[in-house]
Amino acid sequence: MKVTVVGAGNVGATCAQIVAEKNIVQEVVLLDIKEGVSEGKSLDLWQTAPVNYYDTRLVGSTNDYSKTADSEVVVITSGVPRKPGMSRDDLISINAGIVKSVTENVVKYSPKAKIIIVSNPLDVMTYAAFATAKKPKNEVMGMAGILDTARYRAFLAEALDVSPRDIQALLMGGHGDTMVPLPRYTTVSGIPVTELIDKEKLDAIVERTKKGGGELVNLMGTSAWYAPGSAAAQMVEAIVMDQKRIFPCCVKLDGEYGLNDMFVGSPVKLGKNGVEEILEVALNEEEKEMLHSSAKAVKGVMDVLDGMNIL
Ligand SMILES: NC(=O)C1=CN([C@@H]2O[C@H](COP(=O)(O)OP(=O)(O)OC[C@H]3O[C@@H](n4cnc5c(N)ncnc54)[C@H](O)[C@@H]3O)[C@@H](O)[C@H]2O)C=CC1
Ligand SMILES: O=C([O-])CC(=O)C(=O)O
Repeated sequence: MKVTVVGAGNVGATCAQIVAEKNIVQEVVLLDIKEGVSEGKSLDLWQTAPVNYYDTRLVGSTNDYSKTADSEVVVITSGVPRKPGMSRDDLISINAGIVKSVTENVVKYSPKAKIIIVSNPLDVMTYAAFATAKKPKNEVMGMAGILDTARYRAFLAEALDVSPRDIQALLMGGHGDTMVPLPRYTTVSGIPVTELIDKEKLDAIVERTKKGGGELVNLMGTSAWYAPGSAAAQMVEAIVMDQKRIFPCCVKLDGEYGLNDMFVGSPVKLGKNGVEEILEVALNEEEKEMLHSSAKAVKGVMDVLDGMNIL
């Protein structure tokens, strides 16, 4: 079984590394447009196999998609990251064209692949890939919710001084400042988080989560990669191992949550067919309103993309 990661930059190389270390596929192809970079990183990673005890072969490719042929899953991380002072939406003019051309090549060589988009602005790039790929909607999805809930869970674990493993949480909506962490669906080993932390502290953690990407951009001058790479690798694992895991992912909604033709984060079941189910959980009026306002923000950027006439 083969997995391809397009874009051998910070997120792509990290994702390839983690997928390889999980030892769940025979081959990971890392493809980039920059001459030699993917070959170099693949070779370097392959040389960690004897140390880290895995068998996954790593193959680099400078824009030669024939090497990606018949991939089971393709992760698209190609595109520019933001710098301090920018929003994710500011990346649309460069990344839309990149995601479109990459998706065309991916589909040409791996028509059955499940495609996971990582490039930003995430929800709109997932829409761009879906429109380009012309594949069933269960085969095109975006990674954001696992990352955003991981940040939320990490902040909560720190505040409560408990293991991050014991924190379960749900977060919905777009991958931007309007995302909707859901404290009502957050537990610590089954105990509602609201019983363990006061409202003021919880509100502060929710706010920090919403701006979690920006916090890292301000610290590093570019965006994060360890947690994003890990989150994308977890989606790959759920699909190739047919795990039926429940994760928040960006998917096309057709009526769920009262949203139509929209690409936003929602809880889904991930298995060998990609998105096998979209779970519709009960939201109260306030949560519904936050989700709809997040979707409205994403729709505004989808309209900008439509206006670019490149799809
Ligand atoms: N969905 C999410 O939660 C997250 C999304 N991102 C996004 O992921 C993207 C990648 O971020 P980084 O890896 O940090 O950037 P990076 O700059 O380190 O890597 C991007 C790579 O894409 C390559 N590339 C550009 N055009 C290409 C093309 N046409 N074909 C193949 N490769 C191409 C570049 O040569 C570069 O190596 C950005 O758009 C960033 O905003 C980053 C973190 C989290
Ligand atoms: O913040 C960014 O630009 C990258 C990203 O999506 C994240 O780390 O959440």
